[in-house]
Amino acid sequence: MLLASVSAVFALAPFYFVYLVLDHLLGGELAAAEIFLWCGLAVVCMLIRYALMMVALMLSHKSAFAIQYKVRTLALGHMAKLPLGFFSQRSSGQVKKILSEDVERIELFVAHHLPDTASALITPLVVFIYMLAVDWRMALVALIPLPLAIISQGFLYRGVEEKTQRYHETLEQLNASVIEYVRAMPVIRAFNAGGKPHTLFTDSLAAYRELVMNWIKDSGWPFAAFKTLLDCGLLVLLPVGVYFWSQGSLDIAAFTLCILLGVGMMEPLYNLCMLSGYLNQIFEGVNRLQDLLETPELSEPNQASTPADAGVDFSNVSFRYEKQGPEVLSNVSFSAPQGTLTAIVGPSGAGKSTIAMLLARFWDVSDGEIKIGGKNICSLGSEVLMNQVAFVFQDSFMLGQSVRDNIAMGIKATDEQIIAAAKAAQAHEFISALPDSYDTQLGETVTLSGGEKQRIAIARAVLKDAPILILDEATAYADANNQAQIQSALSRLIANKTVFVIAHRLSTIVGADNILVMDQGCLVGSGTHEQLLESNDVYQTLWASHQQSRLWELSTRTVRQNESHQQEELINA
Ligand SMILES: Nc1ncnc2c1ncn2[C@@H]1O[C@H](COP(=O)(O)OP(=O)(O)OP(=O)(O)O)[C@@H](O)[C@H]1O
Repeated sequence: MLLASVSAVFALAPFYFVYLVLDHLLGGELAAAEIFLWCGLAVVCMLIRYALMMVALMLSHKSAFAIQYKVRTLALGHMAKLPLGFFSQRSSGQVKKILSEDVERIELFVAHHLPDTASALITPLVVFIYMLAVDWRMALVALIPLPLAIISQGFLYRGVEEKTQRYHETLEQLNASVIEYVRAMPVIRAFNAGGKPHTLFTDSLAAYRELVMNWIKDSGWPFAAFKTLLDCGLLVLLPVGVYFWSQGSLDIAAFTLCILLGVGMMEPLYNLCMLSGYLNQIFEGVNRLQDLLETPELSEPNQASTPADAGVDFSNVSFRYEKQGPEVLSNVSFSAPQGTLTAIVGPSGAGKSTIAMLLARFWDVSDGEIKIGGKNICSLGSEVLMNQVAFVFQDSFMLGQSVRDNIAMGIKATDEQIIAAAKAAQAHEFISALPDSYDTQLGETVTLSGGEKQRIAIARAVLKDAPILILDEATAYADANNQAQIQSALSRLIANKTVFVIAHRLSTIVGADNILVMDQGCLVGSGTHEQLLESNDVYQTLWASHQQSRLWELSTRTVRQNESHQQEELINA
């Protein structure tokens, strides 16, 4: 800012030398040497001005990018420690906007607007003081349009804070709907809705357009008046200057200098005004960033305790996703000793996945406590806890990296270890057939099938080798062939581990040591398959509908086989 201010002062110096030249020229006492000297000094001042401006811009860009990098790193680091609830309450569009556009505005402000602000503040002040020294009356005349410009600026900024807030909200909504539109493209196509753009997207676009149009409409005339008033210095300076000259109280050199300076005196104020508009937007973005940075992280213990073993205990655990939201788990208690396999079953929405997520402390319980190896999971610290638990989700997310990195997921592992994990997960064969084998970049030209993704996810878990394993619908996407491979991979993976299986296909969990039956957030029964079949209504119903669906599967398979037999017979005939 200092350099930009000094540069603004140097920008005015050439005017002084022009004044000297004119004054002496009109006085008839000018020597050629003096002209060269003053012109040379004017050029030197201009060169200094440009050099200072360049250094100021270079420094401001350097600091701006450093700030941008620091803020983004800070925000990303903080986000990694936030409870997942933060993300479920905000769309990915909102988070993306904070991290990209809002942070970018801070960068723009520091890199460009800060030096501009310095010269926008300093230039009119120095010009005014200089004009006062040349002719105080002309200096005051140059100020005449200012009060009117300030009044029109008042109109221009009426309700600007509320408008800026709405602008950001609408933009976030637009961002979110664009992301949803792209993600939902397969569903939109499948239901032949491609011709009609997605409603949320078109609504957001319309809302954004309406807001911007109304804003432009409201600020149209005050903006035009403001800009015109700042530009109309000549309109007052010229007649008044001519009058003073005709009266003999203003010589022609001073008159020319006042016109030259006075005309441009207000121009920087226009930049200042534009800047206050940007500032509103920047502050709104900074508030959102601050909101993100001030969201409390999951608490970490001062000293992380170590679990005695990999046994899990839930004691009277209740949970709601949002403070005012419905209770999703009510008073759930159970024990899963180390090395046992616990299945969690129940109708859709019963709270099965929520139990699994709470165990990994993706959220903190609302009531009760969860222990691993006799220690409350909150006292373990996230690093210890994450070393204890591995997940295989029903929807395995692949990062846009190589297959190798997707298996390693940040763990430092040798190629041999990665290949061994892939082999154990029955994934080595299909990975070897990919164009660049383990170096194949996912998401570019290669997209994996649901079953293949799940086997990569199993390989991740094999490599992580955590003592507690949570399989959330791990065979959900598998066809008969894939399912056999995944089951075989899983049976190797779960050996000697404390395993939680969330499964809709009850046949896969009949051998579980303990089955927890969930219904509407409550644990309504537990025991082995045989015990529950005898005594638990909910389990009996689930089992009956599972049998029914298997019968349906068998009958459709038989119909297909009959059809292909008939086709073969027809061909043979
Ligand atoms: N992020 C979330 N925010 C708010 N509510 C949620 C969230 N995730 C799940 N719920 C709600 O919590 C309840 C339990 O969901 P959960 O996913 O644990 O059930 P589930 O038994 O695993 O269901 P499914 O078998 O269909 O996967 C449901 O009513 C669901 O709508």
